[in-house]
Amino acid sequence: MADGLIGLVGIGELVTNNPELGDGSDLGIIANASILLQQTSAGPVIRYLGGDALQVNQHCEPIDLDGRAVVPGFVDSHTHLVFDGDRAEEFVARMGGRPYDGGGIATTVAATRAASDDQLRMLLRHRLTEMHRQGTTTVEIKSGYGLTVADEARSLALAREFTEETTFLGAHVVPAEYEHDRDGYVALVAVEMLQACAPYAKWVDVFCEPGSPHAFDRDEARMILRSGMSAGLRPRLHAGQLGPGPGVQLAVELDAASVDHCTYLSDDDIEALAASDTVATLLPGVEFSTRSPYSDAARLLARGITVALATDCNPGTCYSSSVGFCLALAVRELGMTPAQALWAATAGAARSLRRTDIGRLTVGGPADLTLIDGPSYLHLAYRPGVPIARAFGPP
Ligand SMILES: N=CN[C@@H](CCC(=O)O)C(=O)O
Ligand SMILES: [Zn+2]
Repeated sequence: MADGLIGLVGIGELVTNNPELGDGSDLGIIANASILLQQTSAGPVIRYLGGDALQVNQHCEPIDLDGRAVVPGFVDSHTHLVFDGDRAEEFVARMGGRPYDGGGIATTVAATRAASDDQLRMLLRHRLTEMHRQGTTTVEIKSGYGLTVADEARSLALAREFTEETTFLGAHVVPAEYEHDRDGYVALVAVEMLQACAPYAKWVDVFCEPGSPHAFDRDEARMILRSGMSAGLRPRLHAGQLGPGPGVQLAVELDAASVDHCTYLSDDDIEALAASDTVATLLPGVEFSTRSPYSDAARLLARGITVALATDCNPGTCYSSSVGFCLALAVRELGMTPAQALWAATAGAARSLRRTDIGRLTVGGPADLTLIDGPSYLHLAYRPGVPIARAFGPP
């Protein structure tokens, strides 16, 4: 028996997201599967996956999953986890009919600025553990609740302690102290703040909603994204959350990896996305928690556009860390099949981060697994609100 080998047998249904395997569908499902993992200094790696339990049994005393399903770890490609404070009252007001306009972000900015590094680190760790317990193995984290040079840089430095997928979102909203000097704030974000944040960030993002007094218009967004790209960051964008606007076209123009929300899309937006490599990331938890109309995933999928699903976990528009909940919403409300929803929350979300090493299971690749306490991935949508998904291994 070799050291560091772990076997899983009795997997009722193994989703690989490799169409060359198993049933030949996009999910590449292998029935009655086994997996052999090896611990390495870079984390556990898959040495075997397939239908031959002997390939595992001969190397170790395996764990029998007794017919449970295994899927690739969920990739939560859109979160705002660096924050302190609570906005439950705002949620109650929205359930009572008050529309979301981004104004509540200021409340979180005040609480986050007042928090110590240790407090923010503790909150981050707690939220990431909560996600791991619900099947998420990769998390993107944005700044955006600091909105000063120092507070944005520390938000990203803290996020970087937990993930390489960090996003500079100094252009989340114009903070109160710049209310009468938008141009001054845009210039601050594009130069000094960017310089301080770039060492800790992989991505640059802007909340582009020309209809909102708090967010940024096309020209402001383009300028900030271009500055970020010159500093070596890669672009992604919040757009189409509150109404139709230029954000999707801008994302495509800049070859952004992803444009997120996409609740409101014009026909031209759809055509632009269809001709691009930009992923449309849908965030149905936001629409649930803001009582907004749901995005139309079926319309995007019909044009061959790559769709990702993520939580957008944040204290304002969706304080849910559950990808499983988003999957259930996507099936119930967005017109996705359970297979499309799972693919979008794994392989699709990986593509929105321009990653090919996660979101699928392959020999030689990371053992990035989520166990389902049920016989099929279908149970993710079929059993909404039930915590049946759990990431394999320690957080
Ligand atoms: N829209 C902008 N940012 C977040 C909401 C942040 C907040 O309201 O605190 C979002 O993605 O929905
Ligand atoms: Zn967001």
